[in-house]
Amino acid sequence: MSLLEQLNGRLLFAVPKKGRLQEKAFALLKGSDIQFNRPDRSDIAFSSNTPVALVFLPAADIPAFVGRGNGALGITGSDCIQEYEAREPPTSTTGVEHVLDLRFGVCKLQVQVPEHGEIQTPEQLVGKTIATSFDGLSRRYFRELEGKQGATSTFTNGEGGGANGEAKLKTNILHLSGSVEAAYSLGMADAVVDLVESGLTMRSAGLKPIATVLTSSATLIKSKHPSDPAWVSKITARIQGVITAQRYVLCCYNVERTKLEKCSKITPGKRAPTVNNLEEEGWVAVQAMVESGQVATVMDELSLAGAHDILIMKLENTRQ
Ligand SMILES: Nc1ncnc2c1ncn2[C@@H]1O[C@H](COP(=O)(O)OP(=O)(O)OP(=O)(O)O)[C@@H](O)[C@H]1O
Ligand SMILES: O=P(O)(O)OC[C@H]1O[C@H](OP(=O)(O)OP(=O)(O)O)[C@H](O)[C@@H]1O
Repeated sequence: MSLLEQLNGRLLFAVPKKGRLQEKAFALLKGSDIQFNRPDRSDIAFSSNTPVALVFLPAADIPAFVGRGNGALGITGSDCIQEYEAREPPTSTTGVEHVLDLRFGVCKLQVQVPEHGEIQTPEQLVGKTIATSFDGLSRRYFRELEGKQGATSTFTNGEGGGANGEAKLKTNILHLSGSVEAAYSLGMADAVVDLVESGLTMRSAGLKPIATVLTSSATLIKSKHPSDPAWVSKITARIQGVITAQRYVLCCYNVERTKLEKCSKITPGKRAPTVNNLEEEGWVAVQAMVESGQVATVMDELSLAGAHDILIMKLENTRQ
């Protein structure tokens, strides 16, 4: 059977083939029980227990794959989605729908300039050379800046411009597919627009941020007309369940009923705390979901409010 025949009837789900988002995206697939075996170096894997075919693509190519309707679902960074939308504005049939913020791969797209140079504001970069992999977003950013400055339409960057009567860009956007910070060190650009998380790469290239174009995180997207909407909903619910399980823990404790109101305010839960009578007269057992990052504070406050036997339990999975 040809590959095309094998793909027939399968929901295509694009996931990062490498890079920063891959490990956590694969963990979500595992948590959602989408089982697959990826043949060596293959960019397509068939799920053995769902009607899904996984397509392994660079994160930057996933929005276009889903947005043009080739795939039904995708996991990629919201930076990649916005870059795609800047290059190919959505229409009634193309473009992607944001389904879930997956809360990993958080970073910022920032305008970076030499740490000890004269440039202190993005306005000072108009007319200069900017190295980036995000040319759509950088072009839009500098077009808006130039628009605010009332920049004249001197054409310096060799690209076609002036579509829809827009002024041609004065700022020169230099596209590089990676290692963008090195472009400044090598004298190719006056500044860069690139991703920053810890800031280590930026600082080791002698750069500092002067503006943030956007904040990004990994996102589940779907096409406007997915092949199998029922399975899209099912997979979305499964992934949402895994994300919620990662975000919350279950907090259980015993407390005298007279102190329940105070404790319930500390642990209101997602909907409401579960309260059961204990065999001991006047005491109740309480269960509530608590954000993982709040656990220490919540336990301190519960102890002060008179709760006893406080337990924190990890969640394996959840469903709304
Ligand atoms: N330092 C970072 N911290 C957190 N998330 C990041 C970081 N760098 C990139 N990302 C996220 O991961 C996505 C993919 O970036 P990554 O550098 O892993 O790309 P890649 O697909 O391996 O391509 P490349 O070959 O250009 O590096 C980015 O679009 C962004 O959403
Ligand atoms: O602020 P930091 O924690 O240092 O992370 C930022 C770096 O991470 C990304 O690159 P990556 O290392 O994925 O490689 P790339 O430059 O080849 O894309 C990004 O392009 C920055 O260079």
